[in-house]
Amino acid sequence: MKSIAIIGASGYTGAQITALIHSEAQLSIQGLYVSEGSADKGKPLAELYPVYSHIDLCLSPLTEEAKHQIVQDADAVVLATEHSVSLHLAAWFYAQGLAVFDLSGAYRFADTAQYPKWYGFEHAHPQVLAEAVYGLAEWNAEAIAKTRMIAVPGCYPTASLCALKPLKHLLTDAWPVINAVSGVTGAGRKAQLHTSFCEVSLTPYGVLGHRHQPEIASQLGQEVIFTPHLGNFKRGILATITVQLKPGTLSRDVAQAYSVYDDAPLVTVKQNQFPKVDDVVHTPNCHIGWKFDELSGYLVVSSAIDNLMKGAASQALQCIKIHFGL
Ligand SMILES: NC(=O)C1=CN([C@@H]2O[C@H](COP(=O)(O)OP(=O)(O)OC[C@H]3O[C@@H](n4cnc5c(N)ncnc54)[C@H](OP(=O)(O)O)[C@@H]3O)[C@@H](O)[C@H]2O)C=CC1
Ligand SMILES: CC(=O)N[C@@H](CCC(=O)OP(=O)(O)O)C(=O)O
Repeated sequence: MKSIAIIGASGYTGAQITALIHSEAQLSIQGLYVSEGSADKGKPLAELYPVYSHIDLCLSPLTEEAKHQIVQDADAVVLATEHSVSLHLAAWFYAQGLAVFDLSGAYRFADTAQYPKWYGFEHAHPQVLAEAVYGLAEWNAEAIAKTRMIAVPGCYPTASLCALKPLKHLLTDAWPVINAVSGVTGAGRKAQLHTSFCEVSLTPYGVLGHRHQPEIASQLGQEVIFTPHLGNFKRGILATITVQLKPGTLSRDVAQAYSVYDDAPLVTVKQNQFPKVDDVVHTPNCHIGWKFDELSGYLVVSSAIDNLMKGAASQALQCIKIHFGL
């Protein structure tokens, strides 16, 4: 039995991973935490999320005393907190010997020079960063098993990389073009004008400047064009990618490339059949569909996930299970 503390448990990804861990026989929840000054401290999680009324746990403030208690009791922490909060909490818990599963972007780039540009801070913990492994579960299982510092990927990068990584040997210098639409939960639970009901309407954002572009590029080893869109639905991401493959590539080469997922129970790949967000929402699955034009060499591939599940919480659970050999 492994004991896990969940920090940021009142947020969308934190509540989701709480529900997932709660239903795992080999995992227990050490505690649920919010910030010291949180308006939700002391409240039962079920008061915020009645759908989780079967989970009889309250949200505790993350005081210094609570942090030391976590170190005493828990094997691991899940950080479902914003990047600048995770940055320091991850380093502290890692130094105390716990395994850290960080849902934020604070440990996803190996190169410290990327952080001021994309996250607005200097990386204060380069030695911990040097230990961090990118938790793309189907691709990095060996490293996830070996290290205690796991940077769980972003939601758009998960959808995009699951579709693109199998094709790496078929890519040319041409940049894959990724257009992706996310549900509004991707922006978190806190109130913001652009995610309020009357403001949300399908639109691109972060054009030629979203932090997930360098995250995808660094993990793929190839530049990409990435354009995220906010959609008027709650959960889910659909990334549709257009890319020209090496001259002479045949459909059977693409099929062969995607056969890498034949033994991956959570990733389903179909030729000439495209995924729908509704089929993956509330599941840990990734559905990929592709069509290839042998004449022009252009491939169109779509990848659908639930941003709160495979894009965050269920992928973190995959990492926890891989790490602890469950
Ligand atoms: N939403 C998504 O689809 C995805 C999100 N992520 C990443 O996961 C992380 C969490 O995202 P999300 O769940 O959407 O965010 P939310 O805004 O919904 O939740 C943030 C949580 O952090 C808590 N919190 C804030 N400050 C502190 C602190 N100092 N100490 C402890 N807890 C704190 C908040 O509670 P309170 O403020 O009351 O203390 C809340 O519980 C982010 O880094 C995000 O970028 C990654 C992939 C997908
Ligand atoms: C719709 C929406 O706003 N989505 C978020 C991405 C959420 C995510 O993947 O989180 P990380 O910040 O952990 O990478 C965004 O574009 O910033």
